[in-house]
Amino acid sequence: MTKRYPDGTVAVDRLSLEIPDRAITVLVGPSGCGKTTTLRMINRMVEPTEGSILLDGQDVRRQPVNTLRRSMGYVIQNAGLFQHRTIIDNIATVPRLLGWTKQKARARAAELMERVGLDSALAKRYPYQLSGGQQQRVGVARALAADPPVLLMDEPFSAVDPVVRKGLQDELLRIQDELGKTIVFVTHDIDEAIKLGTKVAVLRTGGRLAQFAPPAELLSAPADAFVEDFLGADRGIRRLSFFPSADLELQTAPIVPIDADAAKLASRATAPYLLVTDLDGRPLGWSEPDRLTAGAIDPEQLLDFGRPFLPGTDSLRTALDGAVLSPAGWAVAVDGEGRAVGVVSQQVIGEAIRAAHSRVAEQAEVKAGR
Ligand SMILES: Nc1ncnc2c1ncn2[C@@H]1O[C@H](COP(=O)(O)OP(=O)(O)OP(=O)(O)O)[C@@H](O)[C@H]1O
Repeated sequence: MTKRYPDGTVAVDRLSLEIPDRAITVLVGPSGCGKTTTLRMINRMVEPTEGSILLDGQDVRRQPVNTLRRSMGYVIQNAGLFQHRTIIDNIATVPRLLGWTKQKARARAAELMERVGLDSALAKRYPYQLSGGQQQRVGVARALAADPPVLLMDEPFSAVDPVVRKGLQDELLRIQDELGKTIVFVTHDIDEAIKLGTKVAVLRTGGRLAQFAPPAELLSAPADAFVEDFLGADRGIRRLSFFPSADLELQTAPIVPIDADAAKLASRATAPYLLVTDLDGRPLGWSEPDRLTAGAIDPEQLLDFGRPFLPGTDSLRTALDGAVLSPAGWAVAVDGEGRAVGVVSQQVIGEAIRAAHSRVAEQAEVKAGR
């Protein structure tokens, strides 16, 4: 579709997208590239100049606009709450419009407050009595109240600080896991797009589509210099977030408990570094073997063990981060209880990265039919 505003501005130019069902599609791009216009054409707050939007094969213009909008939750920056209504009544707005009784609408609103992580004690407050992050949660709850299949979100988390923002993003992913809505999410923040999107549409100024792909593919194969530039400088490192750490070959020989005897220490003396653990197996720090004396290991003398990773849960990026942070250059793998299960060198992580890259390249070739 195309949108030309009456003053001649072409906000969206021949954009064609197939938005996947029950997934998060992110529209991202620089300011003024037509993200909001695109989103608003979906619920007909803006009418396209040319083209059409099909929802489950049906042109959205065939439906009365009110019916259409009630089937689509809409969340905006600063939440856009009704200031003179309590939190519970804000959330109950659409169910009430749909003719639910006050009691039923409020019961639904209370259930949603819990779902989005809002304390029920906030129900009787007014929006100005809530923090920015809490207000955004109310905005999400209100959009979900009538259980619409589609959720449109326009920079919903842009007005809050980075810590609150991360919490809201995690919450959205959790809710999406449970509810499986078809979400279209607008942001100008590429990191947010990569974290949340099942697919990401990168738009360029003038409302043209630069690339539409899953985040891992954007990072590994940006379509052109504009997309590459928009993705930022540390694209290679960020890409590692999509590679699992499960296949890393871990070594256990360099791990010794703090009460290791002389024979044990001597048997491990060829390792460049040893990881000393407490008696429960939790890492304490690294040391070169010849600096350790049996029966007299001082935890204060050990080198920092960086940030450990959980194989199978964490990505290669986390594992590499652990190795880079540790002065020994080795990353520590732990289990769910924080006990060391193995160690791995930067070199081995490097080899795993190369192997992962060639797997992706092979898959891309298969996909391209070569
Ligand atoms: N009502 C309007 N009349 C004329 N031009 C408009 C109108 N609304 C938006 N535009 C223009 O259309 C272009 C796209 O705007 P839009 O708000 O869709 O971009 P955006 O990508 O959401 O931007 P931002 O990230 O800054 O919110 C811009 O050049 C904007 O100035």
